[in-house]
Amino acid sequence: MQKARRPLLAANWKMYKSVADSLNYAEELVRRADEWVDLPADLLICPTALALWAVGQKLASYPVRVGAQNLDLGTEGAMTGALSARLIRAAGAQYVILGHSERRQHFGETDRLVAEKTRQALDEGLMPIVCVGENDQENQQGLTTRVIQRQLAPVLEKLSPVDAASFVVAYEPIWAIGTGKVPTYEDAQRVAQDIRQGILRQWGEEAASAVRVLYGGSVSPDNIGGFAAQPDIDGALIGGASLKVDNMVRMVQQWQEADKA
Ligand SMILES: O=C[C@H](O)COP(=O)(O)O
Repeated sequence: MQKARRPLLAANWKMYKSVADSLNYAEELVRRADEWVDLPADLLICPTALALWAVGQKLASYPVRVGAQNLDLGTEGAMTGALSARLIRAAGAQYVILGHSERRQHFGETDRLVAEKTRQALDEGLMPIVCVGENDQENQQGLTTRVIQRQLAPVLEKLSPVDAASFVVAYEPIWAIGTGKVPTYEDAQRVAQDIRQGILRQWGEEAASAVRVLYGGSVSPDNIGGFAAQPDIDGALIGGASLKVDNMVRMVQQWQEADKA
């Protein structure tokens, strides 16, 4: 059954690829355009901030968006090293990943800060992809829903139903990131459904059904079809496997195959 929401397949390159390597990737993707260009999915590349503009330029005439992996609060000013939503937007990004567990863990980002950033992204015309998910211990203790509700509550407080179509949530169980482990497709679906139900309780059905919910964590060409077949999973946030063009092309194709089945 094809879903009403347009799938979003997002590559998060994290701290990988020089500007030159990023451009080589973009060129190869363009060379292979006939393999993916007509597939009905939004393709998103989130390179390092250094490569964002150049990759966006290279892909400008193709249906691929570019996004940032983070933003800093503020618009402009004396903030050494910071990158605001406004600057990121002006560099050609349409999306920004926020609250990734690596930002929460290594940079001390709190639920409140992620909520502030999400609001700012939307105000500056960027679509936020807000990452949520439990760690291994929380998973073992059956706390997944509670953790995600805690992470999302301040975000939803700052947003309103009019933001729904521009708001993306990525469910990324921390124990699945970069480990090769994945939840069962049914478990991932259950969590995605829970996320949508939580939004529905606050914003009502129409808005909740417009929000895209992605799955992330060890997604690969071999398992992506199983996630695509789930009714509440609208795409994937892909780390390691997205670093190779061939994988990316295969994943877009697999998604489409499973989605229309
Ligand atoms: O943002 C992407 C996620 O952290 C998943 O990374 P991974 O696909 O390497 O497990």
